[in-house]
Amino acid sequence: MSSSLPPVDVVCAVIRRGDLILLAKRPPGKRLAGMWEFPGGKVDPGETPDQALHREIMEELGCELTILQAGPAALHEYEWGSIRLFPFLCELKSESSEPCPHEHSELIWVFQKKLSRPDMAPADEPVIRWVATLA
Ligand SMILES: Nc1nc2c([nH]c(=O)n2[C@@H]2O[C@H](COP(=O)(O)OP(=O)(O)OP(=O)(O)O)[C@@H](O)[C@H]2O)c(=O)[nH]1
Repeated sequence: MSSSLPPVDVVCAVIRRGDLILLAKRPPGKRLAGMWEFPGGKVDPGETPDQALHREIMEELGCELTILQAGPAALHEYEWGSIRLFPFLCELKSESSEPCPHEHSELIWVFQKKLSRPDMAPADEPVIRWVATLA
């Protein structure tokens, strides 16, 4: 069933290290449990997307980011409502800081060219297409 509520703004970090991109697995008990996503989350009232991204990544992974580039926002309608996903190409501030999954069940580094997989959150398809265009 489609919802008439306005979309929820969600930011996500496409964290790149060399040829690899970080993916995070949604934990049991949450919507889309077991699916992979880019770390991030909802933008809180009064926050800019950049601020939300830095906050979410510190909460979820315990890491600081450098934002390199904003990608195109993509609207996706789930049965429980719609989200507008704002992707950002990022790198970790310190190459030596290892992300820890504080809120996800697992993290993996995947080759940039092999991001497309059936168990990605459905809203991420346009983000994956955008990442494929990046040098
Ligand atoms: N962070 C993130 N969220 C995504 C992606 N793709 C996607 O559909 N989403 C959806 O966007 C929403 C993100 O909000 P969130 O991370 O704060 O979600 P949550 O389940 O913790 O929310 P909750 O605390 O209200 O239960 C979720 O519904 C999530 O399923 C993605 O690549 N990254």
